[in-house]
Amino acid sequence: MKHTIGFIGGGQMGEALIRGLIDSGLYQANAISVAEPNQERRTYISDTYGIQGFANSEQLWKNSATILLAVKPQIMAKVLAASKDFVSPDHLIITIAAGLPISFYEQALGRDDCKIIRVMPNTPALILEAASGFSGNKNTGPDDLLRCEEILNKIGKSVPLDESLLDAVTGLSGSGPAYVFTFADAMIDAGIKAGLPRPTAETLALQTILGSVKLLIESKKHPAELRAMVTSPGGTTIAAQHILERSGFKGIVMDAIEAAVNRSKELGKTD
Ligand SMILES: NC(=O)C1=CN([C@@H]2O[C@H](COP(=O)(O)OP(=O)(O)OC[C@H]3O[C@@H](n4cnc5c(N)ncnc54)[C@H](O)[C@@H]3O)[C@@H](O)[C@H]2O)C=CC1
Ligand SMILES: O=C(O)[C@@H]1CCC=N1
Repeated sequence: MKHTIGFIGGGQMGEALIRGLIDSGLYQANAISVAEPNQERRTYISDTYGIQGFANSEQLWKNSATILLAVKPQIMAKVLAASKDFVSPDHLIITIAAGLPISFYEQALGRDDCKIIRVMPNTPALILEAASGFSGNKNTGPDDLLRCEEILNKIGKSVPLDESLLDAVTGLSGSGPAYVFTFADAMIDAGIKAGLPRPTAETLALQTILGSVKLLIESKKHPAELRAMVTSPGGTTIAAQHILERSGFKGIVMDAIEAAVNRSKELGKTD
């Protein structure tokens, strides 16, 4: 029971985390199970990862020390109602649903003695490069937080935070991969427009993004300082930079992330 984990929901994120846990070696496949009502999806997940699949969560609560809730926020109340009779204070409940505050789970379960950790990961978990923020309720002790951190650090990097900051994490890094993919898409299209064959544009755009991010991380320099190193007086970069500034590129990105943060807050309203 000690090193068993049950996933309620085997969708995109459930799969990303299951793959991450197996690839990192933190959990054996036979210690992982998934509750997934969609039969086609359940068969795919259990066959692909060699884990046990169930149509509902009852068996998971009985067999798993840690339960990972990976369903959409909109159906969480239904999932918790169906789990109520099986939940115990011994379970460590980790939830990745956007927006829902820990108090939502305590109210839905009708008890406040459960150990609940709210996490906001992102899809690069699929390749063990997730960025996650997490926060535990008053019942979680150092061992519980450590267990959660260990899981999150096997699938990427994680930061413990006050729960009030998790909507900000959701807007920044939870949804963040989508912004980066949009930017990559735009760079590739721009390369094609300038006459490059698609595979060449893809290779150059993606390696540029990867190299730039690595340079940021390894040099520990501020983005503006690294940008200055690219920008020759009277050169090409400043011509492009002028357009980005005039179009309000940074403001657009900040507005977009603010909209995601606000949407996360809205999802958490339980009226
Ligand atoms: N997609 C993303 O990038 C991220 C998503 N999240 C959060 O992760 C959660 C899951 O999101 P996705 O995986 O993208 O959604 P998804 O729709 O791909 O997966 C949800 C899965 O739950 C299953 N499901 C429905 N009812 C169920 C029930 N009663 N019991 C068990 N499983 C049930 C569905 O069949 C589906 O396979 C959401 O709460 C979302 O806010 C968090 C971080 C990033
Ligand atoms: O779009 C969403 O609501 C989820 C939460 C963070 C990323 N995807």
